[in-house]
Amino acid sequence: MAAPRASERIEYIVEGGNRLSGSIEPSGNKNAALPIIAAALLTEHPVTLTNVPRIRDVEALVELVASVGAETEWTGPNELRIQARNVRPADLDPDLCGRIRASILLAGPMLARCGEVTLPPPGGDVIGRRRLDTHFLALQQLGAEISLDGSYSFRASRLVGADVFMDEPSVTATENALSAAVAAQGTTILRNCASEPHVQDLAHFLIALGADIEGIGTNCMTVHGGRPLTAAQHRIGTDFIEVASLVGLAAVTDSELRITNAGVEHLRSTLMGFDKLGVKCLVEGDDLIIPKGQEKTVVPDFGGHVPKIEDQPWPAFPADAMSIAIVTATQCDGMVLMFEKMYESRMFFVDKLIGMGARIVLCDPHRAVISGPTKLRAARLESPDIRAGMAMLIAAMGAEGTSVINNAQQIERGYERIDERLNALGARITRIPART
Ligand SMILES: CC(=O)N[C@H]1[C@@H](OP(=O)(O)OP(=O)(O)OC[C@H]2O[C@@H](n3ccc(=O)[nH]c3=O)[C@H](O)[C@@H]2O)O[C@H](CO)[C@@H](O)[C@@H]1O
Ligand SMILES: C=C(OP(=O)(O)O)C(=O)O
Repeated sequence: MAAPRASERIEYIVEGGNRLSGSIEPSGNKNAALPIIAAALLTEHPVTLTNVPRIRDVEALVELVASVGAETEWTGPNELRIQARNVRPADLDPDLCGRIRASILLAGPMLARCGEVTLPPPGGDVIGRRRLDTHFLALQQLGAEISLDGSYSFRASRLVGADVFMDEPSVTATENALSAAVAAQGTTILRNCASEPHVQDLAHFLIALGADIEGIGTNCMTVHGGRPLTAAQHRIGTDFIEVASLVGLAAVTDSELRITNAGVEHLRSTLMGFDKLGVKCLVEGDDLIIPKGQEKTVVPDFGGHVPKIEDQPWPAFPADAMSIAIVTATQCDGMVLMFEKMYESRMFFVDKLIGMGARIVLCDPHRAVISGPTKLRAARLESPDIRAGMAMLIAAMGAEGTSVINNAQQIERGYERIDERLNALGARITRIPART
């Protein structure tokens, strides 16, 4: 099975108003697969990764690790083998690096293996300024010299352990620092670090390679670096943002869905957010069931005050689930404030939902008040980023009539074969090459 080509432009035609039903298994977590593929460069031994999502971002990163000398092979639909016998600090394709945020994740592993790397600026979702300062500050403390000249050049004759206080709990900066610390001589303490399930997943992969890491899942990790690294097999964890997207989809289309192997241990804060919207899920083993026919009444704060859903670093409500919560709230009875604290531009897509009939007041770039429920009308939409695109797809499936979503390749950066998988549940999505 081939994943979509990164440059292909795609359009979805969505016939809305259909109730879905059945079971669906979420894919592996994009944001875990990416740092783990980059970290496979740390060892010269073979690494086998299973449950790897076949999405555009993964394809782009696999091309990048191959371009620095790693052998890569898809040995199954979602199984990837990487062996980085020899790694060279080759020139990296600026176009590929510019397509994904995760190209910056090559910094730590490449410094460890080659002592140098020059990275063209990373891309990723355009959802506000995406600073890299935390990466630079952490890697500098581990011994790297960094110069900026259009690209970012990292050099280190030797990586040495240090007591690092991250200037914010940045996810990818924590991942870069963790990979570098595993190769550094001596002990590194990463304080104020991120602890998202994907950061934990990377740490478990590094342990499978032979690393010694304490404090996984907390905001302070200790790494005893410089241990020999071997071969490893690792299964990528469940994509909890895809699970959140499916919960939102079931709520908006009033469908009963069973999400199998949902990774419920990581869903607590996400489900608390949906609970505030009156969307209840049942847990059965590791499956999550979203029943149909729910009242979906927003739960006010004590005293009848307008409740708030806000994102924060893990373990709080995840930033990448915010757009999904917003579209869900348009179908819930009551008023809720959505507070997106991290990104300056992620909320601008709500004008598309307003155009479809939703009652939303965008107070400023970070806060939107939603009053529901409102009937959504079909529309011509354009996906600005992965999650807004998914939110639009959900809105289109809940609306009467036929919607068109342009720029749907953005959605495919993060969701594997989403048209096929949702059509199997009763959705009507036609995927075609972009016509304009
Ligand atoms: C490839 C990958 O893994 N991408 C994820 C990663 O991006 P990435 O690692 O780029 O995101 P960061 O964690 O660095 O930060 C995201 C944004 O939040 C801001 N910030 C961060 C921490 C904080 O306490 N306060 C604060 O305001 C940062 O300044 C930045 O603007 O984590 C983000 C936050 O979960 C997710 O949206 C991205 O999907
Ligand atoms: C913001 C996201 O991804 P990236 O950091 O790769 O742009 C996302 O997954 O929602």
